[in-house]
Amino acid sequence: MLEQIKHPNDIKSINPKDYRLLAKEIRKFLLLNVSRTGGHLASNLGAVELTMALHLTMDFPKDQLVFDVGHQSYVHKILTGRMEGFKSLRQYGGMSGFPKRTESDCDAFHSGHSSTSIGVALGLAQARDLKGTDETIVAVLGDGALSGGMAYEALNNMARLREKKQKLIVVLNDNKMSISENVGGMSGYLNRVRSKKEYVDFKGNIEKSLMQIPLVGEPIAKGLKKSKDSIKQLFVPGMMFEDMGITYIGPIDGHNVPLLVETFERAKKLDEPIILHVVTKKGKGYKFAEQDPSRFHGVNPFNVRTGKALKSGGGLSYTDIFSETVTALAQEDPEIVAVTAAMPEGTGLSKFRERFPERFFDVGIAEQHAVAFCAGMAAKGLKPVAAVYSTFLQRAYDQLLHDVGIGRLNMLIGVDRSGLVGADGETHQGIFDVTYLSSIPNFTVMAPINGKELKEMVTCALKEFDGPVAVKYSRGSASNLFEEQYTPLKKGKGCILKQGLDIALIPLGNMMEEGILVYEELIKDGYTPTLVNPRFVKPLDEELICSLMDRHRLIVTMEEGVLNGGFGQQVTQILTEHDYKGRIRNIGIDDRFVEHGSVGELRKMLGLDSASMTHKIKEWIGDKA
Ligand SMILES: Cc1ncc(C[n+]2csc(CCOP(=O)(O)OP(=O)(O)O)c2C)c(N)n1
Ligand SMILES: CC(=O)[C@@H](O)[C@H](O)COP(=O)(O)O
Ligand SMILES: [Mg+2]
Repeated sequence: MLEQIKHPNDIKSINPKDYRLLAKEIRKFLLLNVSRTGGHLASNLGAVELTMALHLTMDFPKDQLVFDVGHQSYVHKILTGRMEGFKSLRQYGGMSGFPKRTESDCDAFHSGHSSTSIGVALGLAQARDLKGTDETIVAVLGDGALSGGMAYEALNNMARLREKKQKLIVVLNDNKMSISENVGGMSGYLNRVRSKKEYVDFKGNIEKSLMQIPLVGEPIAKGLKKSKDSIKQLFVPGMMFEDMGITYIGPIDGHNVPLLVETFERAKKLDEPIILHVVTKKGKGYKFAEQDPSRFHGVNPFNVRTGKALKSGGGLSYTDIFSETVTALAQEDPEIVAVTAAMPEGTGLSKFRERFPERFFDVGIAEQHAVAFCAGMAAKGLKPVAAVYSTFLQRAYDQLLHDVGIGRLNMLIGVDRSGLVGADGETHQGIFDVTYLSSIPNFTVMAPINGKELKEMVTCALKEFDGPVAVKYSRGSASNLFEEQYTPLKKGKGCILKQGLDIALIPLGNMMEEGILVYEELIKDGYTPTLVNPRFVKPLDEELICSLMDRHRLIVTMEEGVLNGGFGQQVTQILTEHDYKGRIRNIGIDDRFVEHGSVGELRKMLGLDSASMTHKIKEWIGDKA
């Protein structure tokens, strides 16, 4: 069956009686491939029939399908002729794990960050209507993505389409899960809609009546609009959307292809904004994923038969150290509270939740709110700790500045996944955080080179708060480099790890892993470089930086972040202002986004690996040692 699908729209040649078989084959394909390469599994297993039905009722590439986050777009990729790409899924030079316009004309928009799909789809629809074309535009967002503020901004704006009879379909794929259990009032509302006994009976009728009315729900929708009485409010779901001016249809079974097709076909005929609520099971069709959809949300290569990862994780990760340190400190300090934006497992704060559930808050996929929420708690004397991935913290730049920075409020931000994350690609690399954090007055920004330093930085922040603190740390195992020669932390002070001459190397944070290799290479070649651990991005250790000027002809900074507004440029500014006569070179990421691949491959591609940096440094220093 699946072998018949080589091009977009080929699914339309499949006999409807074979849809179940096709769904089964797609699940088998997903398991076979994602168990080999790693990637996002549970969400894709849950979206098989939904995506099939969308493909049976849309015409690619003319019609446009916008995925929210996009981690659940694998089935769309399979049905648009990209099966081959799964051999290199998320690998350097291979297929992305997210939709990308540059990868296929069937990918209407790129994505990776949550809650953007309705806004983008609304833009596409508006452009369509201004240009006078007639393609169908559909956004698919999960119930988790519906906890993100951008979704409401877009829904609020989408409501105006009705007056001009403009079409837009939003499919709400409700599987009760974000990465973890979904949270918040909207999630509770959807649960009530799905499970209300009276409604469940009523639902049967409403689906039957929907099937009989020539145009889906139109008379019902019109009828419902007029009647706002409480009984309708009680029984008919989606009144929240209806009251906003958006026609709500559902909830319907998201695994019933014929019903989905029937509903999509009818929804396409409505000249108005529609939200179609489908109910699916995350991980459907693979028992380990059905039992633990959170663990199978994002997976490393695993054994399909046992569900076990092929490789056990390395030692303690920076994430582990951060969350364990915060949790231990919270034992002694009742003012410490922890906040996550729908990433309790990814940030490790699930450990804090187990110990202090009353001081733990998962606010949903709502980073802006997470920071403002922390600001409020800090203003009342609590010590909020928010752990947010670097890339997702970009969402909360103004809250960091406006709500936290101006008030110089005491909060600690664990900037997790700082630097290159690798396989998730452009939308997830944490390479902008030095730039955006350094620009905010009153902030202290630190970058540990090893697990012990991270622990000390977190402890200092929480014990000696003097305004907001951000500590950035990378994805994966914590380094133990130079832990044996740890010197106590002093605010704004870096330290010299190896005293030398001529060449000063200043690797920031996790770049010490490469920096030490460069140091060793240069020693082998007869140089005696100095190796500096800056520890602080803000405030920079101006005294230490200036102390390098006399005995070093070349000063090289290294950072796994963009150069624009980065660490290197800030060091350069200090040296320039003090009339340093030697050469300054900043190694980092030029003005670009970084695609998917392993961190090692990406560092090589970017010239951040030790061999490339050593080669450059030898050129820059010119003559032999
Ligand atoms: C702004 C932002 N914050 C956090 C994430 C991490 N993230 C990826 S998928 C996901 C859960 C999405 O849940 P849902 O939309 O319900 O999709 P499902 O996986 O259930 O299909 C989260 C929190 C993200 N991609 N973007
Ligand atoms: C799709 C998404 O945004 C998350 O699933 C992200 O991929 C998690 O990243 P980690 O694997 O680093 O936790
Ligand atoms: Mg979900």
